[in-house]
Amino acid sequence: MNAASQIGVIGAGAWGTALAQMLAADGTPVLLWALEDGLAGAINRTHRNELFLPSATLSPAIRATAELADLAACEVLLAVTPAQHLGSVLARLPQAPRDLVLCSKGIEAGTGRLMNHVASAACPASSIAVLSGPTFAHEVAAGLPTAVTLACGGGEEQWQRLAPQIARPAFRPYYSDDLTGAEVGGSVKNVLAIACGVVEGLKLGQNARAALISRGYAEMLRFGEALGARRDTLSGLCGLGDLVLTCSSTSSRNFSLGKALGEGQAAEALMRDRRTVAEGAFTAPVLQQLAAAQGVDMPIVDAVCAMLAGASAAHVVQDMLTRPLKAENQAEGAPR
Ligand SMILES: NC(=O)c1ccc[n+]([C@@H]2O[C@H](COP(=O)([O-])OP(=O)(O)OC[C@H]3O[C@@H](n4cnc5c(N)ncnc54)[C@H](O)[C@@H]3O)[C@@H](O)[C@H]2O)c1
Ligand SMILES: O=P(O)(O)OC[C@H](O)CO
Repeated sequence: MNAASQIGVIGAGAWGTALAQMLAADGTPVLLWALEDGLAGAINRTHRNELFLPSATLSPAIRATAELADLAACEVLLAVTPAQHLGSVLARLPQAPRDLVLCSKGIEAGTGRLMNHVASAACPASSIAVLSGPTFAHEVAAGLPTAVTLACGGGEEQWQRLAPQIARPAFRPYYSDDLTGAEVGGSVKNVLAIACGVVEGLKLGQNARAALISRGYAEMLRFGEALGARRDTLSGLCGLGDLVLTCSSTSSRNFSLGKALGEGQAAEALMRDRRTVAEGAFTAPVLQQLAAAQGVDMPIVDAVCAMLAGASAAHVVQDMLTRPLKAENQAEGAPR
């Protein structure tokens, strides 16, 4: 591969580093931009990212840089910053890439924009795609089998360009053209994973967790369809698939945050001085506002917002359990 078609990765957190490793494991050159002082140099010297992905030994085909300007050589860029920083980082790019693949999961606070809207505004000349699915970074970096949704705003033409560059024997993208569905799935599941962690922290049992996944998925469907997402996208890897993964393991930062809330730790203390990102905590309030604006009932999202604002997890759960009974396929109100 020549320098002009090199793949670049924006963000050397756990997920950006794991994606770089997955792509570079076969010797494909990958340029990885790191924000933190000294991190790019340390990755180049040691082939490790002790700050964000200490479990992995990285391929020498990864070259890290601290200069966004170096990414000008890349026709394909994977954007892997936290959702709240995507717009500001893309605005500093030296030039828009031909293909911009969004790998962050979240909704922008303040504007309520999905990441593809943030990216289109910052890089109007780029063709936007969304890569999302059940993907714990340490497993992808270790080469374990993983499947994702690759939703291409540029349709099948963009897929034909991107799929061969991103697919590997143990990393299998599936085509979609539903950017909204791919992004709603990844954003909403992070909030629901906090709720599932609370269930674990309060020791409410496996039945309660399964109920929460199922009722949470109903909330994801209602919200996604209100925004124009397709039901079949939300039932796929980037929706239900990722919801099941993230709601089942303390490998999830969102689930772990919820577990600590359920064990009685204060939200404010848990969010203070975090180095790693639990996106659900930033998405929950803006998701709640968007759902209210759409007239979509999301009681689990409301409960997560209340706990993040300081309400006691035990009290919030008690309130949820005493809500009026209703039909399973009904959004709100009494049984018909
Ligand atoms: N970790 C995973 O397993 C995983 C998997 C799929 C998707 N994601 C998504 O990828 C995105 C990045 O998560 P991560 O796990 O790589 O992060 P991380 O928690 O490992 O690291 C934090 C990241 O935030 C970056 N950051 C901090 N302040 C910043 C700023 N002001 N501007 C730009 N960047 C800043 C750091 O440089 C670092 O890359 C998130 O949206 C997350 O939901 C993560
Ligand atoms: O650790 P989390 O909760 O950010 O989840 C990581 C990935 O999104 C799982 O697909």
